[in-house]
Amino acid sequence: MRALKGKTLLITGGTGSFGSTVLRHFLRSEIAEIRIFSRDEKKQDDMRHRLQERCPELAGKVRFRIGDVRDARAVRDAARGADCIFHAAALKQVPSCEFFPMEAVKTNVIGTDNVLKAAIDEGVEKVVCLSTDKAAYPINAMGTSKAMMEKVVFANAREGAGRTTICCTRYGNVMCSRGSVIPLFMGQIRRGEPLTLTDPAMTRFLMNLDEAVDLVQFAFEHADPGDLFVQKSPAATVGDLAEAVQRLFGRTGVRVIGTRHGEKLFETLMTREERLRAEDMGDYFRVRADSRDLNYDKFFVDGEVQTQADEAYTSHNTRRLDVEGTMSKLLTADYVKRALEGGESGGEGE
Ligand SMILES: O=c1ccn([C@@H]2O[C@H](COP(=O)(O)OP(=O)(O)O[C@H]3O[C@H](CO)[C@H](O)[C@H](O)[C@H]3O)[C@@H](O)[C@H]2O)c(=O)[nH]1
Repeated sequence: MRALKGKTLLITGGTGSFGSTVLRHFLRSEIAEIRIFSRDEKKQDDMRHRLQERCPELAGKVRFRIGDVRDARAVRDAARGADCIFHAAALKQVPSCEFFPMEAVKTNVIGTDNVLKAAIDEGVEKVVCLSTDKAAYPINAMGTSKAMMEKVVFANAREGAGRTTICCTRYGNVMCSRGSVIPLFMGQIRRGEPLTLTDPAMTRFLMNLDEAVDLVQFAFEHADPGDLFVQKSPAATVGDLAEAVQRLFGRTGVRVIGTRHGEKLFETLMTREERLRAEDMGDYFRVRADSRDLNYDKFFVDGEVQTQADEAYTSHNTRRLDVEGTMSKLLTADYVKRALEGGESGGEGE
């Protein structure tokens, strides 16, 4: 990407699958430095070794920093001298956030504020923050903390405008991410067990890791302060997903276990209110920030003529993949391809 030529990019939560994919996309570009900021020294060490093995000539471009986004000082030190930031650090497991909601507040809400304040103070040019569809009409603690994170993003975007461009992207389910359902199904098939289906009619948006990075890249290139970007994504029912995984890896049957706590029947990528403001940009939508200032009359007296579109943009009403379509989509995921080639498939995801 030309916009990154000669620049230093900081990735928070950089040792995850998103960070690895960013490295794969940008390491060979003319980027000057990629800074990985994360908590886990073991994951950093593994990543460092992988880099040395696969591309020793480029490994020097990647710098590692241990730290937690909850620690404002560590974040500030990491942001010093960076030109742009992809903010991916988050607590994203629904169950753990449900049991420890304050931990989600500390990382997802306060941690994001730390990153954005540091970016503004250090004169970083651009920040792209990663959010999730679970932040739209949230029902669980993870989604609620991400919804608050988005508010923190938009407030800081106003503060930083003119100096630091801050924007947000919202994802659907990233296929094969660690601990998610596709690696789980593949493991069950390997062990000869039936697939545990929550609700065959439940739908989820499906995207692969490359698309996740493309979305961030698109946001990076097109953002004005406070913009929210989503990718137009297809969705599948969990029943069709289980069928597609079985057609690829073998049939062991299914067992319906019922919906888990904090789960929705379908996810929302854009609310009705956002959809009204959305701009169609081909493969993506842009939702511009609410430009009203803190003028109470505008909020409480004037109001607006129309405040919502007829329908939100959801995994129930987006383009629906059938079983064949879901199989094709699965085959775009590296994790699935590697498993079919007989390579590593024992893990719990990328
Ligand atoms: O044994 C299972 C587990 C899940 N599912 C279903 O498969 C779909 C996807 O489940 P995942 O657990 O892969 O994904 P979630 O939508 O629940 O959420 C996932 O993506 C989120 C980000 O949006 C968070 O990262 C979260 O922790 C992660 O599990 C859901 O409809 C779920 O009900 C099953 O049918 N059987």
